[in-house]
Amino acid sequence: MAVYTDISDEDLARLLAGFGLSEPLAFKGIAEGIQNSNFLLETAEGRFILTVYERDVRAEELPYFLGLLTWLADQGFPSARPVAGKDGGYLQSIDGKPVALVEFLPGLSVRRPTVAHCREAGVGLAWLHQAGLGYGERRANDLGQASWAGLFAGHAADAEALKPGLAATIEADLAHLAAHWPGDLPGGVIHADFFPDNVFFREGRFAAAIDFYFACDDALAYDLAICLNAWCFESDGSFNVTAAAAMIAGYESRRPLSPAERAALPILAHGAAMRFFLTRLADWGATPAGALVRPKDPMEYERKLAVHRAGLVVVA
Ligand SMILES: Nc1ncnc2c1ncn2[C@@H]1O[C@H](COP(=O)(O)OP(=O)(O)O)[C@@H](O)[C@H]1O
Ligand SMILES: N[C@@H](CCOP(=O)(O)O)C(=O)O
Repeated sequence: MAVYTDISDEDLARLLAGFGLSEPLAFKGIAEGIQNSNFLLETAEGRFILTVYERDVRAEELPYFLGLLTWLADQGFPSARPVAGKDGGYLQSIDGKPVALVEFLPGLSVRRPTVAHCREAGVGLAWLHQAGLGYGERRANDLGQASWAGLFAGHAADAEALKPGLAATIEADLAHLAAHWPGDLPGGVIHADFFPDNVFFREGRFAAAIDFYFACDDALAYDLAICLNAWCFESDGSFNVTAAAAMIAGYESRRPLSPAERAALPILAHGAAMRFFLTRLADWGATPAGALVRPKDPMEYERKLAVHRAGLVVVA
């Protein structure tokens, strides 16, 4: 569950006044998510998601994310438009933590994506990449390839604890990725966490994307590679080539890949698996037993890394 902050009636009234909204008709915590506290709010003006930023999101970066959500909504992309407060800004605060309000988006995420969902997710991702063109703000990818060796440095022992010998395997992966990482692919705003839990569907069609708090500038094809890992592996650990082909076809229905982007997908997907393995490994070691939120399993991504090492991710 992800409700770390209690909001009293008085605090809620103060926040809503700051956002220029009338009294709450409904207000309840949302159990999903791991990073921030999210609440569903209904007032006479409509339905909203109220987010209290708890961790991992740096307050000075919030204007980038909220500006991006506004920009994307202005381009017609289905992301949640932030509500401006009476002071013209997007942020209020509670207990010293920043608070934002965004529009509620209808739709449902899927736990077990089908090939058809993969195609639709590809369509949505390419739409996002096109809509992001022209956004004036920049944010470097602080979890990009250049950061991985440093990220791993403090966690070699955690890797060994998961599986003896794993630290050396990861070191070899890191060297391979550094030697082969493509440096000159078309770039732009990427979502960087376009996982099934962050994508909504309605009647089987892509409907919206949420959770833009890893968004940054990087190679657009790297974002697609993140999705190939997140959407196209089966629960038995095998890579579903049909789902991947559908995802790429959906993507290309809006934004064709260049030959260089297509050729780079296997190494980009290997790197994308490394990125999520590393952050999961760091969280795994840092989460005390019995914590409110269960950390995500790094071994799921080690199994994906193994598939990439063996060269089994083929994209025709
Ligand atoms: N704009 C939105 N419209 C509808 N539901 C939302 C919206 N934003 C978040 N949610 C709901 O809140 C949950 C957690 O949001 P998310 O941004 O993924 O949190 P976290 O960053 O903590 O992982 C989502 O799974 C979804 O159910
Ligand atoms: N998608 C990441 C974790 C980030 O979680 P989210 O709830 O903020 O989407 C992973 O799977 O490691």
